[in-house]
Amino acid sequence: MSNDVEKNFRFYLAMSSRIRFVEIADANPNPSGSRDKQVIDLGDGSEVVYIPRFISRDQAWEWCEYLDKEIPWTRPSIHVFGRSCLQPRETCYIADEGLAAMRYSGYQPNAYSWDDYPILKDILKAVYEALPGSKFNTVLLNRYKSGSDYVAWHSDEDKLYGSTPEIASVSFGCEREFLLRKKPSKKPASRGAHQSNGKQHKGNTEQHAFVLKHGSLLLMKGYTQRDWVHSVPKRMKADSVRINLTFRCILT
Ligand SMILES: O=C(O)CCC(=O)C(=O)O
Ligand SMILES: [Fe+2]
Repeated sequence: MSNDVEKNFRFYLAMSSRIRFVEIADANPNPSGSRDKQVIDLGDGSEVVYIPRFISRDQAWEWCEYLDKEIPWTRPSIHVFGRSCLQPRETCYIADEGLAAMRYSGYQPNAYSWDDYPILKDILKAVYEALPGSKFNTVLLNRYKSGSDYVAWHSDEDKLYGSTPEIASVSFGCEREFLLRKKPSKKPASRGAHQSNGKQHKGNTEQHAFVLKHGSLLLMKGYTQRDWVHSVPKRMKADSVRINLTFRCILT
């Protein structure tokens, strides 16, 4: 990939199932300043912040190689739609002591200690520097060994995290697409509203796509988990390992 392309932040915006590709050149040529922070207002109190060059390239490779080698990755069995299957990516979970247990898709991961993997404390420190005032006490790690590993559409909505959780996602290695799609509204459109604008919104799904770069940080905040789902789809052309860390906070 050329440097010019690497310097640019890409995202797709899809409205009404039509995807528009939008490429934004560096707003700030000085990477040590804002590191090209992009704030995307999803509306109705949901927001995403993307910092493509959060960690320097060399530092990110060093951390990526450490995590790839040292983390005790497992590919657990999970339950989806009443059926048991192997999770389509590998995982590991780290949490402060004494927190309520985390569970998803019928699987309760063993919680390792931060002291077992001190580099995770260094990465968390970097997250705190970029996001002053934030607080995280767990991290879920995912390893996508190839383009056939993925995470299906879901939201990380859970009482454990409260109603407006902040989830900070740090990515290493192979660039993969991260999609966000608005959940269908639970409120039926009122007759009056329908008549006044003459439009139907059935099937109009709002969607955003980010190519999450090596060393990037993406923060989901506000009502993003309540109102949106996200996924990292299979990409057969992705031919190398990607590691993703999602820092979260379990309420105490
Ligand atoms: O790998 C990613 O970028 C997202 C992972 C994710 O959504 C999750 O673990 O809940
Ligand atoms: Fe998630």
